[in-house]
Amino acid sequence: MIEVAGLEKTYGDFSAVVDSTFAVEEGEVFGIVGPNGAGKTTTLKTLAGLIEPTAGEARVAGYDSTEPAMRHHLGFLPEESPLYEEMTATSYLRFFADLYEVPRSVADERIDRALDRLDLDHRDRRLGDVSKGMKRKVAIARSLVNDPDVLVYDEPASGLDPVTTNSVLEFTRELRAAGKTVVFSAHNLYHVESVCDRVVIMNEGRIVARGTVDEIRERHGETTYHVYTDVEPEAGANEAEIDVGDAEAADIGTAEEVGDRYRTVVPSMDAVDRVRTAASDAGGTVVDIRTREPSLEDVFLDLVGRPMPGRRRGGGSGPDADGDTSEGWNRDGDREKRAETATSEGAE
Ligand SMILES: Nc1ncnc2c1ncn2[C@@H]1O[C@H](COP(=O)(O)OP(=O)(O)OP(=O)(O)O)[C@@H](O)[C@H]1O
Repeated sequence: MIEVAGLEKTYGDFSAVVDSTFAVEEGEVFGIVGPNGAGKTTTLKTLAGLIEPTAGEARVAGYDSTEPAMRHHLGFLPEESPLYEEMTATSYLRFFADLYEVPRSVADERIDRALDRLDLDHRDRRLGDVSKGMKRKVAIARSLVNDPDVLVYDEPASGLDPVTTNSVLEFTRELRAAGKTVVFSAHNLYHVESVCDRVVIMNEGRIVARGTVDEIRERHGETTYHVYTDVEPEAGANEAEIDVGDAEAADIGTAEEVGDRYRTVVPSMDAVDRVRTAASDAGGTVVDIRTREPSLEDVFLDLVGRPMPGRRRGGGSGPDADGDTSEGWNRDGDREKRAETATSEGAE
């Protein structure tokens, strides 16, 4: 349904999107994630025909994204969606339906269905007086007035309260169930994990990971083992057993005091055995081992922490115009705490 091949977008000597290639199947929810300035909006606007690529192409529903006919198959929700404040939700949506030449009876039924499903109250209140969540819902309903096959949503749940966010995410799932193809960008990885069939992670204009969330975690993430001991593992004894050329061994690091226990984080079961030996040498024992699977956020933070070469034309890799860092990521809470919650525990 969507094919993007070798897509490039440059502004002067700055590359906003670099050699991007991906495809989205019909009926799929596809997520584009990445830190601020990664190139998500540029990619989505290109799909929506609002930006012309510098090189490469984007095809949507069989059309080149620059062909006007493509727009009949696409509903676009921009990151910011100012509405006509003097209009009501109903009159505003009718106005857009008229632009798409949707017959009034069809339009009214479609608008009612979308607004019902989105739980939109105050349909006859002027849009200038409704809440941000309601405005976003009206903008989502607007993307559907022409009954498009493809929906391109830029941060659909940005700035919404949890209830409204859930309702928007649930609505996205329903669009998929109705056979629509949805591409959306998001800063919140939990939204992405909960809705998307497949994901690309972008950083500095490039796709740096792709696949299902599980595939990305397997390919790019690393399982770690949190080994709890009742004494501090004896560093000297531990090191004595380690071949210094062994990268895994070098990763053992030092134990951290956690309450009345010590936690050593290691990357393999071999390393767990080394900690066990070191604890035993110190007169203690291993009391708990927890396996921690990498979250999408872990992978994301690893990947976007790396500088990407050649974003600027001419080969330089200077800082992004926005000063991109992973700080743009909405971490949405305490990472370690969540990781512990997600942990599968294995007793000794
Ligand atoms: N018209 C433009 N002229 C110059 N640079 C631009 C233009 N539009 C976007 N950029 C730059 O291209 C880069 C990618 O921008 P884009 O909006 O696609 O990022 P994004 O991933 O959507 O970021 P955010 O999460 O902050 O919305 C940014 O560094 C941005 O400053």
